[in-house]
Amino acid sequence: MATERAERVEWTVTGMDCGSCARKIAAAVERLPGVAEVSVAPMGEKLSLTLHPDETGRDRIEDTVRRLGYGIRPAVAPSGRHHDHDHGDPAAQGRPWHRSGKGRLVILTGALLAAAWAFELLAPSRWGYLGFVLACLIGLAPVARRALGALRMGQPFTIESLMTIAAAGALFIGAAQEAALVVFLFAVGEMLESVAADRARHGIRALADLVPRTARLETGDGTREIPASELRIGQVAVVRPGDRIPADGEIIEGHGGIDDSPVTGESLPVAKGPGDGVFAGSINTDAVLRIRVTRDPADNTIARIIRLVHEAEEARAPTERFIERFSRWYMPAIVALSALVVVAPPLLLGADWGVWIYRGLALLLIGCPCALVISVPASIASALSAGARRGLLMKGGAVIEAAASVATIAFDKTGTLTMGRPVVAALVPPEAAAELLATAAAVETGSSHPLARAILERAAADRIAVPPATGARAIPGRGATAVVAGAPAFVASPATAEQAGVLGAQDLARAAELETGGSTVVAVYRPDRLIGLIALRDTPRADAAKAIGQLRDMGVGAVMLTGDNPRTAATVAGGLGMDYRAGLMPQDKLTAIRDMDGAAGPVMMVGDGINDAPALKQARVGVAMGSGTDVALETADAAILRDRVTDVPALIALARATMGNIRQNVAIALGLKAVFLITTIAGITGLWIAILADTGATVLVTLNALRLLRR
Ligand SMILES: Nc1ncnc2c1ncn2[C@@H]1O[C@H](COP(=O)(O)OP(=O)(O)OP(=O)(O)O)[C@@H](O)[C@H]1O
Ligand SMILES: [Zn+2]
Repeated sequence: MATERAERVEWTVTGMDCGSCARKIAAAVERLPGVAEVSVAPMGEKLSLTLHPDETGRDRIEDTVRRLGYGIRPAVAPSGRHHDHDHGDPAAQGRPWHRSGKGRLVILTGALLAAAWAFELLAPSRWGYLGFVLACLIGLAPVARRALGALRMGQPFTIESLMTIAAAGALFIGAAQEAALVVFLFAVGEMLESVAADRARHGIRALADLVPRTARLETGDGTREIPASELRIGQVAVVRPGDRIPADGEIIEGHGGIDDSPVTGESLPVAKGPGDGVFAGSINTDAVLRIRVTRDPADNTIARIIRLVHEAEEARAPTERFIERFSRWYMPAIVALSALVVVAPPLLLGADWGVWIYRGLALLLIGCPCALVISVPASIASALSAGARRGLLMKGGAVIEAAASVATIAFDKTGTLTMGRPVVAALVPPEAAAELLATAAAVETGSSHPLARAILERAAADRIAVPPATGARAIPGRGATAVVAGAPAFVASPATAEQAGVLGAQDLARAAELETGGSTVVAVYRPDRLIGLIALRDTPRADAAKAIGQLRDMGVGAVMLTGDNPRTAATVAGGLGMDYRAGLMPQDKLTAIRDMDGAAGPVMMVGDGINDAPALKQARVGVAMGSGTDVALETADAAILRDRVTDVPALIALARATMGNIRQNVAIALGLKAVFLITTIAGITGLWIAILADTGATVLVTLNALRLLRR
């Protein structure tokens, strides 16, 4: 009977190198009563789970993880604030390999092995033999302990158990020299694996280190230096030229170039002034700024990015799940095959027992699936880090896998392909300009639609007195309406005005002409008469045409989805060299995405994430781009943090490179296993080659994955 409420608990777990470590831990704690929703992030060094405190205590969880051979301590605050995995274990960070536990084991077993060999060569005696036995036992002890821990938790088939049986068996049949070599090579492999895991981890940690440790807080009488983590919303910090900004905030005084590259990947400084938002970690290049803190330090953009990358790691890719299932039967199968190899030839053919026991043991080592198990997560962790450093965020392997295979990319028009800052280009007829702007601005007051903003800006610039409006509301996909000066007034698309019966043939022709020129036209009218037309123009993003060209070269189709009319859409899309679907109501966009998915294959939708959240959801991969990503970071599948359309092909290229990398890794892992499976049974290669193949494959796979970081 669970009386107490279940709670979410988080720990920092050290010593995990790969997905197989993570899985071992997850499987062990999942078996405990009252434990649910376990997730383990090997790169984030995090274990989190939901716990019924009256069924299993926290210490029991910690005990279980320690028995498997990993370090564990509670994450500082389980509420999600001040995640200390963002910084990791300060003692472990930057520690050279030879001072880590795994490094020391390598040195110790290596030294014993070398000494034993020296004895063997100089004065063959019992002492050399004992040296090999000693090296083997010392190197094997921690492995055997972990194997036992896992066995007690119901996991007989682990890398450690195969290793322990093989090495102990080799000692038993008198092959001490080889047993010691096997143990030594295994230790080397483990150490290299952990070095590589640290490297991948470092990619993300480096981001956290970009936020300065201290901030200059403005007080009544000057400034005081305080830890940046103690800044609170509403406080004002002073940032000197050349310093990094200590918190997400808003400039209240000062103008200067801000280098946002740590957060968005945009390397050109952006000119910002009072009212503009800034990110923690960005560099203030040339002026003194006063900044009001708008977000808690634990919750700033860079912290959210880091958290997102760590969570992304926990989301499994389909390929990874396949490999997992595969290795679940692979290990038992190899054990069964080894047993067969040991007993069948001697019993059936009267072959020599010693020879076949030896071959069976070597085969056990072929059963270590280490390289295979890490082949996918290693690539994905590298890709997530590499992307995050350039402002390309993807929520996990499944997203990467889907992004690599998209056939079509649907783009939202305003704010994605264009700057999203339309301006009024023409008022028709010109003599009605004042009434047009006054009525339209009255209707649009309070609206945040880009067209509304443009109309309001123009009205303000022309010093138009805007009459009050009541009952203002949007007509989605069509326009807006309100009661102005006692009667209803409308600002809507020409098609809507035509349906209302206020648009004559001549006005319609004029609207069409403006639209063909690339403007968006809205009609301003009363229920009984047209006041006039407003033409608005938005500029395509400078790199949009280049991005569409790159996508074409990659064999990916690009389609603009817009609520705008077909003529404007044709002109804008034609200029960018892409297809379009126009006149779409918000729900039509969902249907369009479904259609394209059915016809050509998976669709990726790119939008600002604010107005098009349902479309982002509908697409196989929803990507939020640009300034709107602040909201969309949590809802979309991926985010592009800077306003660059070319980051869309860059994202696809990264996803494809990652899948290629994964395929190479699986081929390396499986290929080497297949080759040595045969040579082992044939007796061409023995114990130490078998383990060298495993260690070598693991190292190759990890190094190959790290190549993604250098992209
Ligand atoms: N607030 C508004 N003021 C004026 N016209 C509007 C307004 N809202 C919608 N419209 C009209 O409806 C059309 C479609 O608008 P909607 O906002 O649905 O387009 P969208 O698909 O979001 O835009 P885009 O494809 O350009 O990103 C606009 O082109 C415009 O004619
Ligand atoms: Zn591992």
